[in-house]
Amino acid sequence: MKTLISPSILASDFAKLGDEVRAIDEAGADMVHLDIMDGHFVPNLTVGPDVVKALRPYSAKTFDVHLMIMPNPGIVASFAEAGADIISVHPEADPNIHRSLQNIRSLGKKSGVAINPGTPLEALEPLYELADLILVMSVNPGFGGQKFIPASLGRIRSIRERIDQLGLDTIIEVDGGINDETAPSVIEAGAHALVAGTAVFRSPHGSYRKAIDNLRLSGSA
Ligand SMILES: O=C(CO)[C@@H](O)[C@H](O)COP(=O)(O)O
Ligand SMILES: [Fe+2]
Repeated sequence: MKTLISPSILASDFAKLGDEVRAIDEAGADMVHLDIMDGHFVPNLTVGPDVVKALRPYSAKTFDVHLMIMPNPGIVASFAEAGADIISVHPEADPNIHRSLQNIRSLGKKSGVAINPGTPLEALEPLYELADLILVMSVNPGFGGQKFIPASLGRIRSIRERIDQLGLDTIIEVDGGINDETAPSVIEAGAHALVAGTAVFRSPHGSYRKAIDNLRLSGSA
């Protein structure tokens, strides 16, 4: 299976967000990763559904919305209406995550469960059947540009094994500190999709296309 690349626009130039979304689309990104932070669950604040809606015309690619907020049904519906294709929620932020995942699917969107590096994998057990995607955080959420946490590899492997055991085709997406050095082992551990902010928007390769191609191909090297 081809590795999907989801550039996080958290590392892009906020003064020209629309152009940045269009640029990664044209550079071959498979998805656009939008980090939504509320200043409470994580110590940073970003954008809401209106900005997602404003960016929607700039790319027809999958809008991969990572909610780092307590997701009440109204706000989830707002992101769905704004054009999100995948909506991921954190169990640590959501006492009603089981309902939230059902709700996301009932809105016709793909449901994701995002887990922090410190979250026991047991938290996924009641949720596997309701999740189209597991978003494994390989840094603590809140900021781009952090260092990949190596213990994430074992967690990705265990989730991969469990998904296979259950006979599901859940996508494993990994988020945080992904670059040319970390991507190969993450893909080898069983990830299907990589989020990359710094490695795309501040790439040493000099072009978004080269940055995306390098990440995608790094697992087959
Ligand atoms: O969700 C988050 C951070 O909370 C991520 O999506 C980051 O935006 C990834 O940034 P890099 O580690 O790739 O710079
Ligand atoms: Fe993210």
